[in-house]
Amino acid sequence: MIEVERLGLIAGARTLVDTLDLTLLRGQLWAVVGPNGSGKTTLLHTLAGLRAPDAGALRLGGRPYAGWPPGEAACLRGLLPQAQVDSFAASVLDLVLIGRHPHLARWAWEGEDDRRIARAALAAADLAGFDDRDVLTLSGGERQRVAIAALLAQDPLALLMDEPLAHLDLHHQLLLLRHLQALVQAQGRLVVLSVHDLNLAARFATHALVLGPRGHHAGAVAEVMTEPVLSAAFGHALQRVNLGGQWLFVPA
Ligand SMILES: Nc1ncnc2c1ncn2[C@@H]1O[C@H](COP(=O)(O)OP(=O)(O)OP(=O)(O)O)[C@@H](O)[C@H]1O
Repeated sequence: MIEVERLGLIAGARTLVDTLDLTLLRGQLWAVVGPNGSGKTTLLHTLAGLRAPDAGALRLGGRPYAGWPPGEAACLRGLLPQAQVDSFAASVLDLVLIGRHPHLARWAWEGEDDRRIARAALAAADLAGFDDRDVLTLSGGERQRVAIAALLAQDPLALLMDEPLAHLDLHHQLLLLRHLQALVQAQGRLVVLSVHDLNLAARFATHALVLGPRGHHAGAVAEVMTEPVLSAAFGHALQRVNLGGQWLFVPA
């Protein structure tokens, strides 16, 4: 679905990522973990085609972004950005319907099908009944769930999500992760999300990319989310313990 070859990412004078090779396939849920400033957002924006790689090659569905009309690319991949800034009043349903635009013919208005898909996305984000609420009146967690619903309504094959768990309470974190897991397992979607909670990452992801000051590690969760790799990436000793079949990471 998304391939990167010898990818390099540079911010200012710092090299964030050097010679990264990745093949992200449908049916996989990738967690991108690493300390603040390690390049998670920069990488997600690059995977989404919003930023050109500083080195190496990137392909979506076998083609570079330049080879995709924007509308077609938007049906293949969607991005949940980290921060939602609202300058104007708008209803929750109208905001989520923006996710349907790549699916509309030119100049067409949203139809009943689009509204049904948008309402289903709101229900998946536990926002049923919020259609007419003004986004400016929402709490931080509710606003984050509206943005998630807009991405679900966009319905791309690859969902790229920058800290989707931010602002969500524990119940809604688990609800979202289970929903994403179902999209991956039942529909063969690809999900790539950045996350700070190592325990939830280890529990729900199939694969992990660990970014750290001494380079990156990518692969199946059990191979990559190890004590030495994570301790080196975060500069803090971590112990991995198994509790009832689940891996938990405990800082020393
Ligand atoms: N234009 C720029 N000039 C210099 N440095 C930049 C620029 N843009 C981003 N950076 C730096 O690049 C680094 C990576 O930023 P990025 O947002 O990708 O990190 P992150 O891993 O998502 O961090 P966080 O966990 O804090 O969200 C940061 O140190 C940031 O300050």
